Amino acid sequence: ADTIRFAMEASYPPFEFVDSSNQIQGFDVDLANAMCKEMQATCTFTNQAFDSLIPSLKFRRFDAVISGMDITPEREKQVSFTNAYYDNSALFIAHSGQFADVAALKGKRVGMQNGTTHQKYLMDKHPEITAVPYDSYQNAVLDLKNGRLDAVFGDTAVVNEWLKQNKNLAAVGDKITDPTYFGTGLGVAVRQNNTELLTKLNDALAKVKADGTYKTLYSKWFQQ
Ligand SMILES: NC(=[NH2+])NCCC[C@H](N)C(=O)O
Repeated sequence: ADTIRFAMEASYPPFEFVDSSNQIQGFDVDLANAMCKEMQATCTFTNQAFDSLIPSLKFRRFDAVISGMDITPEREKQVSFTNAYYDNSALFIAHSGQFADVAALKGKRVGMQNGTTHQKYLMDKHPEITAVPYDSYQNAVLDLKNGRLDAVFGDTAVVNEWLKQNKNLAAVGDKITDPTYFGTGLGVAVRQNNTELLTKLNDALAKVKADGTYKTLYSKWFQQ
């Protein structure tokens, strides 16, 4: 059987994270495994820096990236994406009651992960905010909690997870869905000439959606 090597940056629950027994877990892992089952392939998962995922994919260190990654026009110049597997939006969080809206973040330090769509959006659309890049969202949230950051900017589903765990944090402003920056949903990335794998993944995704597996996984990881 084929082996499909997936890569991700696993500090991003519920999409991907490393559990207490050092295993990579999450919605993306379960979804990839479900697609691999359809394709009768063996899947492997590698955890590495988010901003190195696309370069390493192009360099053939693995075959696909599944990492809560937005399908954006800019990334599509470098890689090909499957059909979207999740509808996405972005959200700022801070200590409850500290900032009324995004305008109040002017001159404040806002953390996000290096190489993400959140970073690009902040730098382009909010030059008045100090964007502080992190290797992982986990470290950004730590710095928010210990006061080294004023806010963190990330994907709504992920940010909601932190809000659940930290009752003194809250959303600032509304969800942001700007397709130029946050694309048309999350997708699996493959190399541009790898149409064979792209087709297989799209077929597998369609099957996993049609047979109810997707729905089961969705409610496993995104229940409110
Ligand atoms: N596994 C991760 N750390 N993912 C970060 C993804 C952030 C954002 N959705 C992007 O595509 O840029």
